Amino acid sequence: MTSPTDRIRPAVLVPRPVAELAARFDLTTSDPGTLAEVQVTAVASDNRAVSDGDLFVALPGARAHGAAFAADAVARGARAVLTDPEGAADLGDLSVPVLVTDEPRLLLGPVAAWVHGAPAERLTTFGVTGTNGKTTTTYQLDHLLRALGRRGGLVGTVETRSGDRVLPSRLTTPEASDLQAVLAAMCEDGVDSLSMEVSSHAIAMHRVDGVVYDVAGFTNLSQDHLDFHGDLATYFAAKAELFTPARSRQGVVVVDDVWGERMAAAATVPVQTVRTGPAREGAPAADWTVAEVAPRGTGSAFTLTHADGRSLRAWTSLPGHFNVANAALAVVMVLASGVALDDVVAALEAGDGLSAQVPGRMEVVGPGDGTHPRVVVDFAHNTDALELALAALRPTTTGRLVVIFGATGDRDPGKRPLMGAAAVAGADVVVVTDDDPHDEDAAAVRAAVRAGAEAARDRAVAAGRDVTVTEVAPRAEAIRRAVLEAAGTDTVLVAGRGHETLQEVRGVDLELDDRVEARAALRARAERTPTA
Ligand SMILES: CC(=O)N[C@H]1[C@@H](OP(=O)(O)OP(=O)(O)OC[C@H]2O[C@@H](n3ccc(=O)[nH]c3=O)[C@H](O)[C@@H]2O)O[C@H](CO)[C@@H](O)[C@@H]1O[C@H](C)C(=O)N[C@@H](C)C(=O)N[C@H](CCC(=O)O)C(=O)O
Ligand SMILES: Nc1ncnc2c1ncn2[C@@H]1O[C@H](COP(=O)(O)OP(=O)(O)OP(=O)(O)O)[C@@H](O)[C@H]1O
Repeated sequence: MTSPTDRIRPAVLVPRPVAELAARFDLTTSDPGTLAEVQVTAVASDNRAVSDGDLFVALPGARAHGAAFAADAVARGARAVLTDPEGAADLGDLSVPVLVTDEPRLLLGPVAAWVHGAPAERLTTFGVTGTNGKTTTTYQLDHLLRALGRRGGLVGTVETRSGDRVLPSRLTTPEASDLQAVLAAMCEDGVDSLSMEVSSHAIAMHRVDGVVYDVAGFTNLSQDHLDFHGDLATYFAAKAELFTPARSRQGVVVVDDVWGERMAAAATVPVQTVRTGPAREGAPAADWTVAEVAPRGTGSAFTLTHADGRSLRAWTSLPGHFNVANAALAVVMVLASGVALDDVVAALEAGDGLSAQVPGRMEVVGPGDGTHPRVVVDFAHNTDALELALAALRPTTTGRLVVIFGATGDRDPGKRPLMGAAAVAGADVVVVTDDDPHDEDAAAVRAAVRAGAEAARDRAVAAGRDVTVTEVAPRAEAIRRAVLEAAGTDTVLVAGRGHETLQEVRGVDLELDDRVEARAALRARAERTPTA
């Protein structure tokens, strides 16, 4: 998380005439004479991020209309304002040209791309969408591209990276104007390949307009974000847009779930499919299949084979079958971009496969040594991810599997009891705590999760399983207690917040990093019982 004003922007800016902008994008202005001589060098849609020389685009939103901030934007140096008729009516006298279009959000990306000289076209661009696995796959892509000698740039939930410039993220996919500035900065920093997460929100809100990805990737789809999209079909449709010529040149789709099969069928760009498990009866054959999955270090190795017989062996240090799927997707996306198979094989050797370090994704905070438990922090924050994270840890857990997690306030309440039930299905000790309560009563969110967990526990106990469910808040205390109480052979999974370092409670950001809390608890334990 970072301040609303932090941005990565190019250092060298090229002035663009506003008159040309108006003509190119068919913008109206009440006084065309005012456009002569005015130039802009960058684009901002948040007044707090405006720099001298910017075009300020005042967008209508759910909470505000950007027009309310236009006067401040001009005071900060905006040279012109672009808005809709409603915004224009509210601007008053700004002393800079005002350009008007009916839906400025549709132009934000293309205008910013034009101002920055179409930076996406100067990069090889990889965009990954899907409910789970976007961050992991982009880190694996970036890892492989670097092993190939490329200079990688990264945009996603954890951070944005351009050369030596690194900025923690506020959004998974930045606002369109910020994205184009980052891409321009990447060109300046010598980056040649972009690995980027594309959220469904971003597609629906036109944040990636202005980019046509060389290769788009799809991981999977399961219930999430229904507060925004309404239903799964709409959520799917938002993601499916990425696989159309307006947004990508070709796609790679994991067809392990039925949504992947639908995505491959719906795509209107050429698509290669990847299957990592057994095929559903009646499912079409996949182009690439994963076989011979075997444990390797903390993760897995696997063979990836094309229907035409081409084949390679790859591996990742990240545990769980889902990370095999992410890794296979990354490899096929790189191959799809035109890299020869032999070069990929050599890069896998040189770079230790796809063993990227992904902050807060299956991050092992304490390895476990028989005296102290293994402690893993993972970002699993929906039902599917929670189930899979637990399943990934079960085979290597000799004692009990403990999970600490909560659900987010103000978001998708339908998934709370389902997450509770998933935790009971996968773990032996379930500790329900807080995630980000936002503006909701944290105790009520916990109660909804616990209700699902307790109902599942009653069924599990009746069936002869030994499962406990407790509720402990605040989260730091839940982590501390679970780590202190675990046996040395147990695994403790702290799920849901991954790399996040701030917990939002009623508009206040509290410092909370699961990894820091888990390490502190492990230290307290070690002081109490030193390792033999
Ligand atoms: C639902 C959603 O995505 N909303 C985003 C949207 O809000 P909005 O259109 O309602 O805008 P608004 O807040 O009413 O503001 C209107 C305009 O005034 C501007 N403004 C606003 C306040 C101010 O002080 N100054 C100012 O200039 C805003 O920049 C905006 O252009 O545009 C805003 C500006 O870019 C975003 O901050 C906001 O993201 C909100 C905060 C958000 O939480 N989004 C999440 C749900 C999201 O997008 N998540 C996905 C990932 C999901 C996942 O896979 O986990 C993501 O890509 O991050
Ligand atoms: N391919 C996958 N299928 C299912 N679950 C996965 C997959 N990859 C990762 N996960 C789980 O989902 C969690 C989030 O993974 P990751 O951050 O890579 O996904 P994401 O799509 O970027 O999520 P978000 O957009 O919410 O950040 C991981 O911590 C892991 O538990």
